[in-house]
Amino acid sequence: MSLNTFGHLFRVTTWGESHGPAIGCTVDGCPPGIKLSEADLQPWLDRRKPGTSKFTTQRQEADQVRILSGVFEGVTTGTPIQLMIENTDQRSKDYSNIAQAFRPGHADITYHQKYGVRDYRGGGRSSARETASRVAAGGVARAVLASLAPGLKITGYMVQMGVHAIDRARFEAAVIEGNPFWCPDAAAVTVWADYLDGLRLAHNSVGAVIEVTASGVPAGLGAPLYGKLDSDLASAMMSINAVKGVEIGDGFAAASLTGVENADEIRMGAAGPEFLSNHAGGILGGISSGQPVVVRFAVKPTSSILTPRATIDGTGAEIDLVTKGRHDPCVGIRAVPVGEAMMACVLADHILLDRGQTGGVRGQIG
Ligand SMILES: Cc1cc2nc3c(=O)[nH]c(=O)nc-3n(C[C@H](O)[C@H](O)[C@H](O)COP(=O)(O)O)c2cc1C
Repeated sequence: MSLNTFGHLFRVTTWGESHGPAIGCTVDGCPPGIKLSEADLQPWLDRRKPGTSKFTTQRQEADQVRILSGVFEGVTTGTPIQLMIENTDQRSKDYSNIAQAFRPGHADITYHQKYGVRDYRGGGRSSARETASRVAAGGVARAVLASLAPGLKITGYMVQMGVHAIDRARFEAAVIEGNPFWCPDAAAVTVWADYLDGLRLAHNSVGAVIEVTASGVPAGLGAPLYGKLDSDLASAMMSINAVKGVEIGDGFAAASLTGVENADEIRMGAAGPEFLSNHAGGILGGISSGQPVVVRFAVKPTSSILTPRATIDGTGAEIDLVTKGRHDPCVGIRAVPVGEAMMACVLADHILLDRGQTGGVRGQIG
């Protein structure tokens, strides 16, 4: 298996399995002289780590990140940054009943068909434990962004759990950090809590839609065709476990708009061009417009549930399987910090690409 790297100039290679001694990543291409310490990275990992509420898996991982290379006297050196997170709460016995079976909704069957070898302990490499490494890399990307695009702010939140969407009229950014769902609508929090409790007790699970926005993104990031900012963002979000759909701006809803409704009109403001709406999600022709970049992704329901599901084992025998162990009843919750991290990595990558090609010089208007 060789495809473990993403990014053009800001390149992240992740490694490790969920039930091995540790996981981690190598971040290559980070410019020198960026202030960075473990204390800068840890708060982002703490947002993703399991066991923070009854609505996430009860696996208890400290998710302490260590910087092994690429930083000297508090600043990056321009050499590869090696990040390591030890696995401290593996319980391989939780997985003994699935060693010979293919869990429905998981990668077990496709892994077996492709590689013929499978680490059944928690899905091995396909386990979403890998996303902790992405969040650590996202912390490095945020340090790059703080230095090269001060004022850029990334915010992730859940806009739908199962059939229950937020009411956009009640959107309050200040509410997001104060509830276990990263939900911006205080009224939806109560509905979601009851709904998820009911599903959990019924040995079931549910999907979600996450939105990640980045404000303060400079105009000019991306390229017209094969390095589109939107295609790189879509690829990054789609690579997160359990993601089944990605939208930029109005996304699929744009198909039911008319041209009059959809194209964002432009006026000249005091500080330059101003758009009167943001259906495009901050990207035109693959290049950022200076408007907030808006990405949404759909996360499927957790496949590991205590309700028996029909499947087969390695001999082809038909069985009913209950997936025990500790699982997220709505994986969308913990996908929020992961989506933010992927946004940070893609934007850091594109800022470096843009500096390489244009040196940050912009066409003038007015
Ligand atoms: C943060 C996060 C946590 C996850 N936790 C679980 C879990 O506890 N149980 C589960 O069945 N799937 C979980 N998943 C989803 C699986 O990893 C994923 O469905 C599986 O690897 C198959 O990949 P696919 O859904 O992308 O096809 C999680 C995903 C994310 C992003």
